[in-house]
Amino acid sequence: MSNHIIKHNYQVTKSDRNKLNNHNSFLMWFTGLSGSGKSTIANLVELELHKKGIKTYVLDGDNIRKGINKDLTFAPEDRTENIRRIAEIANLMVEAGNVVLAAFVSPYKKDRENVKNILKNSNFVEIYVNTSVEECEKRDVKGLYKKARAGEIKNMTGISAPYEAPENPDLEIITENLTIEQSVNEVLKYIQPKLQLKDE
Ligand SMILES: Nc1ncnc2c1ncn2[C@@H]1O[C@H](COP(=O)(O)OS(=O)(=O)O)[C@@H](OP(=O)(O)O)[C@H]1O
Ligand SMILES: Nc1ncnc2c1ncn2[C@@H]1O[C@H](COP(=O)(O)OP(=O)(O)O)[C@@H](O)[C@H]1O
Repeated sequence: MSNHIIKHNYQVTKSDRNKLNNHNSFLMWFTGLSGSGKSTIANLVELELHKKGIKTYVLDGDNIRKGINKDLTFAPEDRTENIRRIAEIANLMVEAGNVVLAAFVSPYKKDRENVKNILKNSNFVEIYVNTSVEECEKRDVKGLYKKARAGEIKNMTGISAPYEAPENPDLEIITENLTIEQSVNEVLKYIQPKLQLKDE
């Protein structure tokens, strides 16, 4: 069937939308364990960008796993499908001119590679929020680690399911060495040049 779908070329392109907004659009992908700091950092980075008039949107478990992906579990194949759908949504939002911040555990390397391919490389920044499982368990923001230790949650990343750390992330934030403000500033500093439109 899909062989018969012919792509229509619309006249307003991503580049036109970016010119109108006066900034580039791309995806920041935050990966790390539950409690590592993905949502905290994404939220504050978005706030700073928003204050500067940049069009932003955060994708996270609240708007994805409770909505479009509410049919998916934490089994490996469902996590893969979770990440694939999020990447497709993020790609549309980037095409529409937004700076998208996605905060998902995304524990499998091949799934994150797939995101990169869907976004066509240059529109993708991989940010590894590196916090040890010991520290995440100490924070236990949502009480999930306690439940996992008690056997009430199966497939808990870092406890009973794997986390494949990125080997070559664009940016690595080691939160145990930083304050929240420092973590946010590292991200803002890294993405600043990517926001600028290139002169023609
Ligand atoms: N088994 C298991 N493993 C990991 N995380 C779990 C699990 N069960 C529920 N949660 C909660 O769901 C959030 C992770 O969802 P994600 O969509 O980011 O996961 S994944 O990317 O598909 O692996 C994650 O959110 P964050 O804490 O914000 O990372 C958890 O709150
Ligand atoms: N440098 C840091 N960067 C981000 N979060 C930090 C940092 N130091 C401590 N934290 C704390 O860690 C917790 C991270 O929780 P959260 O952002 O919900 O993680 P995640 O979205 O990865 O599950 C928060 O309570 C936050 O205050």
